[in-house]
Amino acid sequence: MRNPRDFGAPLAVGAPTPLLEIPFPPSRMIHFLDASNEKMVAKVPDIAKKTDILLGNLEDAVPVDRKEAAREGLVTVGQTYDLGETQLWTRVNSLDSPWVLDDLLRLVGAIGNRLDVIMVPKVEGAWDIHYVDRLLAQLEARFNVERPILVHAILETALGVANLEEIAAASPRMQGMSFGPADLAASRRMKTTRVGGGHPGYVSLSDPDGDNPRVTAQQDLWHYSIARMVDACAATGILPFYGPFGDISDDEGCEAQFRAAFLLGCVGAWSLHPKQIAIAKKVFSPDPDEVRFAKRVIEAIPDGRGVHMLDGKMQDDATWKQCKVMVSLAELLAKKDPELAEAYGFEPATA
Ligand SMILES: CC(=O)SCCNC(=O)CCNC(=O)[C@H](O)C(C)(C)COP(=O)(O)OP(=O)(O)OC[C@H]1O[C@@H](n2cnc3c(N)ncnc32)[C@H](O)[C@@H]1OP(=O)(O)O
Ligand SMILES: CC(=O)C(=O)O
Ligand SMILES: [Mg+2]
Repeated sequence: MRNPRDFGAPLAVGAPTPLLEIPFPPSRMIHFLDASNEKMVAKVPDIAKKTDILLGNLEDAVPVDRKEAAREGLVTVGQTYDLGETQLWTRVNSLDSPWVLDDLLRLVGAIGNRLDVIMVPKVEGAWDIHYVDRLLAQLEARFNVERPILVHAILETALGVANLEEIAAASPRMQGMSFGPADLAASRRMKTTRVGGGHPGYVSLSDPDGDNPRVTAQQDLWHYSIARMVDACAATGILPFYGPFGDISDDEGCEAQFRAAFLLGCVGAWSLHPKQIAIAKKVFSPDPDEVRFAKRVIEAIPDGRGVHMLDGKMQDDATWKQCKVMVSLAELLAKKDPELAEAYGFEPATA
């Protein structure tokens, strides 16, 4: 076990001091693109205005013969495009792959001061984070990176899920986690070929009732693991995200999957196609009616103490905190988006 008093100290001489509090800018969607694809790169200026996070993907979905082009394309994006307040992330190749060492060396060397977060796939335990943590500190020192590059783990193997609490607490560099339903399904030998979402076979069935048809209701395959991820992240002050929804043609299914994650505590989800950005924005920006109600609760209980009634509903210290979660997120997003500020009823000065 690492001495907790060393947690705030750099892991290499000359590396920047670790952050003890993880920044939480708007993070509703992580938009994936392959920077070796010229059509996708051409859309960067437009997409950067719409997405909270832009991610250059180097891992799965990038063909082997385009791995280097995707890496170099991301370097070009980082060096040439002004992304405004949009964060720039990457997903590097997995730690057992032949590409990851060059991914880290090249990206930290070329755009280390532009990269906010490095997403590490297929993290299985704290040991994977410790390896990346020390290597990044050495590279930050070598390339004069001024602020620590944060690390985001994808939870996509059975062992990763078994170890998720240790992963979340492995390093002050840990920024968050994403849920990876495709690799996770394969790792667990689940019998689904979908990327996220439900399955018509995973149902509960009502009891026999004479000749009446029995009713089925589809259940959520992912609830248990996403809830565990949310707990591990909240317990360590880092941010949980839902991952991809692979049926690009099913906007409704995508919205339902994102909404289930939002309600459970996730701050955002991945967008694989430009049209999923708007779905994530809609879902991960709190509903204006809920925000207005939460504001009324906070106004009615200025000190956050005691018991009160509002619209027939009991309010107390705990519900006040629930409302603070809703209003704080709304305030954060309203600063970026004047339309949301208006919908939430904030004064223009707040926006
Ligand atoms: C399980 C996992 O690991 S998930 C993460 C890995 N997967 C990914 O990153 C996939 C990223 N997304 C994609 O590759 C693509 O969106 C696909 C393959 C899913 C669909 O691509 P297409 O069939 O080309 O979609 P479509 O025809 O609707 O595209 C419309 C336009 O948007 C562009 N586009 C599609 N996806 C993206 C994207 N993610 N970012 C930017 N532009 C995009 C297309 O290039 C096309 O451009 P054009 O109008 O100039 O020709
Ligand atoms: C997110 C991801 O990589 C997966 O579902 O496998
Ligand atoms: Mg995966």
